[in-house]
Order: sequence, then structure tokens, then C-alpha cells
Amino acid sequence: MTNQQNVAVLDVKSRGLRSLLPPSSLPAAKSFSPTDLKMLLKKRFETEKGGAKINAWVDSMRASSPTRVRSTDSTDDKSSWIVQHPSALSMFEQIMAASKGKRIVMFLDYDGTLSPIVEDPDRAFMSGEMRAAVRDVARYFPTAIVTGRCRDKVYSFVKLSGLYYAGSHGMDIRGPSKCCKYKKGNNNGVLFQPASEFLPMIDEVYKALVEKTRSIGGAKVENNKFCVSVHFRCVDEKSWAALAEQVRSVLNQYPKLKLTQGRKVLEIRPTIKWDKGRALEFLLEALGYANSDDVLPIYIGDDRTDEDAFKVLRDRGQGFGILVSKEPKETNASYSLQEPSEVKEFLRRLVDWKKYSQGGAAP
Ligand SMILES: O=P(O)(O)OC[C@H]1O[C@H](O[C@H]2O[C@H](CO)[C@@H](O)[C@H](O)[C@H]2O)[C@H](O)[C@@H](O)[C@@H]1O
Repeated sequence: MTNQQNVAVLDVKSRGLRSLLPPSSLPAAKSFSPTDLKMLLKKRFETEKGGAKINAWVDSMRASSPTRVRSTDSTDDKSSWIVQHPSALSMFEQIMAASKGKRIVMFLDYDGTLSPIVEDPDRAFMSGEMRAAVRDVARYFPTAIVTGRCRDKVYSFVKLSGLYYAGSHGMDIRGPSKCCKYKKGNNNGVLFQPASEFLPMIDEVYKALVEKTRSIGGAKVENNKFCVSVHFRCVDEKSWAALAEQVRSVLNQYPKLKLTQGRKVLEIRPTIKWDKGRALEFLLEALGYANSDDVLPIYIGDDRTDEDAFKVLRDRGQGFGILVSKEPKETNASYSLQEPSEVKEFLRRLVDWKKYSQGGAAP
């Protein structure tokens, strides 16, 4: 090909590529080679893809968690939802009947389940009455707190020994001093930490997120040890896209981390296949109930991340998930409770039932 022919081919290619780019996206008064145009196209495609992703993030940030059932007639929806997910208090006798001959094991989420949702995550305290109810339940039934929080942090709220604690969405499991088959040697009670190799990365990401979100009023980054939470409960909705963009810019640097969402919170965690559902299975196995029909696990939680545990129970056809929610929501739970005060009531009834109906002495 002659030089002239080469230039002609390039010109045709350039015109073809140029037509894919709106004039506004091209820097002014410059001629572009096909390579330049390809790079500009790639950049534009990535920007558009990124923009679409941010819009999707913001949409799902708007939705509460777990996703609310869409409604045209909210009264009808609410009553049909409550038929499908009746109150665990009104169904208490039936739940207890299902436990006949089985060992109840209790799994309790923390935020929104044992403590009411508050603006400042550092002040999500549990009431003394709730603590007493959990302590009493744990005297009669193996009990685990399963939370997205850092394990030490949740312990500082619950302050009860004698329980299992699964922090960082189940990626940090510790047992009570007297516990199960996994407890060997001097591991300080730690039973399982499937994401320990991610510790330095999570620390790095936490620092980057603190830096990147500094200018966004109300944003709060929380280091949950094996995962990080970026709270937007106190961020003006107008700044949600900016916040999502900052989080995305950090997350893009870490392909081994993924994003999930909770109640007004973006959660960054390792891509490993581990969640609250897997933690529940691990704990049942640790307690000796891996393949047993003699167990009735009850999991109470309010958030999207608790759905993994509800699903495990549904798939096993064993035990019950109880969703804490005032609103109809898509869920794999079988029953519902409206708020933490009803959770407390349920726990108290469980203890009374064990004490009086069954004549159960505390172990
Ligand atoms: O699994 P959980 O125990 O439910 O933990 C999930 C997240 O809970 C906390 O955030 C939530 O509660 C805060 C205090 O009420 C509230 O301000 C926030 O909007 C909620 O998302 C916790 O701070 C997060 O780190 C957990 O991931």
C-alpha cells in the first residue's frame, strides 16, 4: 500500500470511529488517529459503564433493606405478607411444637434485632432488659450472635460470655470458654477465620475510604476487621452518588473485594464464599448438629445479609428464620417480629416455656 492509500484507509477508519463519539466528547481542534479514537471510545465506554453502575448503586441505596415489596395497595400487601410471614409471637405455640424432641439453637443478629437502629453506629447500645433476655436464653440454649460488626465491638455492646460470636458477617467466629470440637490449643477461643489473609488489605481499604469520603458530610467509615462499612444514614441524598463514586474508585483497585449492602450502609468484603448462612452451618457443625434431625435452629435478623442464613434454613428444611421488620419485605424468613422489643418478648417467652412448660432446669 502506498503512503497515500494508507492515509486514505486511516481517514475512513477515523471517520467510522469518530461517528461513534458525540462531538462534545472530543477535545476541540485536534485530528485523531484510529488509535486515539479507540482510546477515547474505550474511556467513554468505561465512563458510561461506571455511570450506569453508580446509578444502580444509588437506586439500591434508596431501597431499604431487604428490598421492600412493591405495592399498589399497601394495606392489602401488608395483610397478605403477614399471612405468609406471621408474627413469631402469635405462632409461638406452633414454633415450640415443632421443637418437640429437638435441641433449639438460637442465632441472633445484632443491629436492628437486639438494638434499635440509631444514627451513630458507635452508640447502638443494647438495653439492660435485652441483655438479661439474651443471657437467660443462652443459659438454656446454645446461642450465637451473628453480625456484620467487628467481633470485639459487638462483644463490647453485648457483654455476655457463654455465647458464640460470629463477627464480620461470620468471618470471625469465637466460641465460649466451654465449647465444641473446634476448640483446640491456645487460639483464644477463635474457632474460624476464613478471611485472615485479607486483614492487611481491609486495613488499607479502610484508610483509603476514610480519606476519600472525608469531604462528604455525614459519611462514616467503620473498620469491622474483615470487612468495612461505609455508612450513609447521615449523608444528604444529593451526595449519595458522590459517595458511591468514591467507594467505587477505591473498590476498583481491589478485585478481590466486593460490595454488598445493608441498612443505609455499603459493605466492602472479601470475595470469598462465606456469609452469615455459612457461619450458621459452621456453628451447627461445631455443636455436633451437622447432619442431625435433632436440632431446631432459630435465626432472628433484620437485614439483607441475614437473608443468607434464612435461605440456609429454608434449603435445609430445618428450623425457622424470623425477620424483624415493620414493613413487608422480600424474605426467606418464615415468621416476622416488628421490632427489637418484640424480639425481647420472644426470647423471654422462650425462656419461660423452657422453665415452666418443660420443667427445664438451667444446665
Ligand atoms: O449484621 P448486623 O449486626 O445487623 O450489622 C450490620 C451493620 O450494622 C451496623 O449498622 C447498622 O446499624 C447502625 C446503628 O443502629 C446504623 O447507624 C446503620 O445505619 C445500620 O446499617 C454497623 O454499624 C455496621 O458496621 C454493620 O455492618
